[in-house]
Formats: sequence, structure tokens, C-alpha cells
Amino acid sequence: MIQPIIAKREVTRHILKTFDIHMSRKLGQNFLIDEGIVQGIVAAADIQEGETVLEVGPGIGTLTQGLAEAKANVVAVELDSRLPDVLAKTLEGYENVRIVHGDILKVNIREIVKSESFKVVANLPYYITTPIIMALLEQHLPVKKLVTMVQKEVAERMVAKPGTKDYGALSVAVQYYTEPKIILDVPPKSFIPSPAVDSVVICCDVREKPAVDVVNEKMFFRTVKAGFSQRRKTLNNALKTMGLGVEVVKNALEVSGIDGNRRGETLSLEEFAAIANAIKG
Ligand SMILES: C[S@@+](CC[C@H](N)C(=O)[O-])C[C@H]1O[C@@H](n2cnc3c(N)ncnc32)[C@H](O)[C@@H]1O
Repeated sequence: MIQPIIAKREVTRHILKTFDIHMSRKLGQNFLIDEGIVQGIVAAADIQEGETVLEVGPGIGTLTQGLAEAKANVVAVELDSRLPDVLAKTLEGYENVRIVHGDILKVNIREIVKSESFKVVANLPYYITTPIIMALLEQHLPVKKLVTMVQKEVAERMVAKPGTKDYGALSVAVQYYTEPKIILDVPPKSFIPSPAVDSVVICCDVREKPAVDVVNEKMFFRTVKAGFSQRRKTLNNALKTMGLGVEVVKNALEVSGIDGNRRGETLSLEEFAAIANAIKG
């Protein structure tokens, strides 16, 4: 069965009306109605025929359809229990789509996706963008690339460099695992309903190995978290929140050659790694 293109205002409205779906703000539901943006996301994902794509939050299947048309093997995880039935209809005839009803932060992604390598493509629910991105990165899943629609301010934090106002723990984590690049500006009118914020598509190519060598990843992220815990504090004080002794902190700063009077937000990934690697005890 040939389906109409969902990424259009009238088609989306018709589907919502037919299935009597009132969109949920709580679930971050802003559905894409701009076919050009769907095509831009699909192109950025650089889909090869038959490759596996995990989509987070397919909604009524707008982006899913673009991915299916590009011949990806799509696994789409949707939390809203009303939508699997809708998706069964809107995506009827696409044999290469599997819908899973669940919470992306709770499901076992490895088990669901069952692929040795995959890409993540999504128009993310904005109320949990950061937890989703962090969960996808921290689990060391075999993800090659993430192409996601996010709120513009979040994307700016993801690509921020040391010493800028947007630089924080999210910047370090994303840049540690990936090479992020903002590729598309998306105005509010590209969605129903229009969100109150600007959006962008960000493409994160997952690195073959992390950007810096760390002895202990947990310690690296503990150091980063402490470094940004109190933005106005010097490292001498901020690192105390790690629960380490004064001497341990002093020694780590000395060994890594980093001035304890500096602030965490000025540190590069290499410098955070140097401190973390020097912490003993
Ligand atoms: C911004 S909408 C995107 C919908 C569709 N992909 C599109 O582009 O039009 C986000 C979707 O994520 C779903 N969602 C929200 N929280 C979720 C979660 N924890 N796990 C999976 N899906 C979730 C929402 O129900 C919604 O369908």
C-alpha cells in the first residue's frame, strides 16, 4: 500500500483527527510537518540500504517514513501507548519498520536493536534530551552516528568550547565520545504545535576511541562534574566536592601541572583527563 507523505500539515492534522489523538505536551510531542527537514535529517544520517537505525519517539511516523523510504532497517521506540496502533496504519506496508512500545530510558537497547552497529536518528522529546543523549553515549552501544533534532540552546552546549558560557559537563561528555556538528536550523513553524524555542539538527559522529586517554572513565566524569559543580569556584575548591582529601586534590593538580586557581569552565578535555589521571587514593 502506498502511503501519503506524513510530513505535511494537512496530512498530520488528518491523522490526528482520524485517530482522535490530542497531542501531549508532557511527552514533548511536537510533530514535524516539513518534508524538507525530514529529507535533510535522512540525508545527514547517510543511510545505506539495510542498515539499522534506532529512532527515539516516532510519534505518528513522520521521520520513520523518511527512514523507511531510504531503505533503513528501522527500530522505533515510542512511549505513548496510543501511538503503536496509529503507526501500524500510517506505516502500513513498510516491512522494514519495527515499533517497540517503551521508554527509551528504560528499555534494553542492545536487546531491542539486535545489531552489531547502528545509527540513532530522532526528533527528540525536549523534556529529556540530555538524559537520552547521555544514556545513548554512556552505555557504549555500537552506535556510529547520532542525528537528532534538539533545542538550539542544547545543541550550542553540545558543541561549546572551553571558556565560553555554554561550555559545561554536557559539552565535555558529547565531545569526549563524538564529533558534534550543527547542520540545520529548524524554525518553530516546522512542527505542530510550534514549540516556544528554536530547534536545530545536530550530527554527532561517534569517535572510534574517545577524544582523550583516560585511565578510569568514572573518575574522569566525576572530575568533570566536580569541575562544573560551582561555576564561580576555583578548581582548588570545586574539586573538594568529589569527597577527596585536600592533599589528594593538591597533588593531582601539581602532577597534572594545572593551576588550582583556574575555574573548571576554562579546562579542555585534555586538562580534565590529566587531573583525573593524576588522582590517587
Ligand atoms: C518531538 S516528538 C517527535 C515525533 C516524530 N518523530 C516527529 O518527528 O514528528 C517526540 C516523540 O517522543 C515520544 N517520547 C517522549 N518520551 C519518550 C520516551 N521516554 N521514550 C520514547 N519515546 C518518547 C513522544 O511521545 C513523541 O512521539
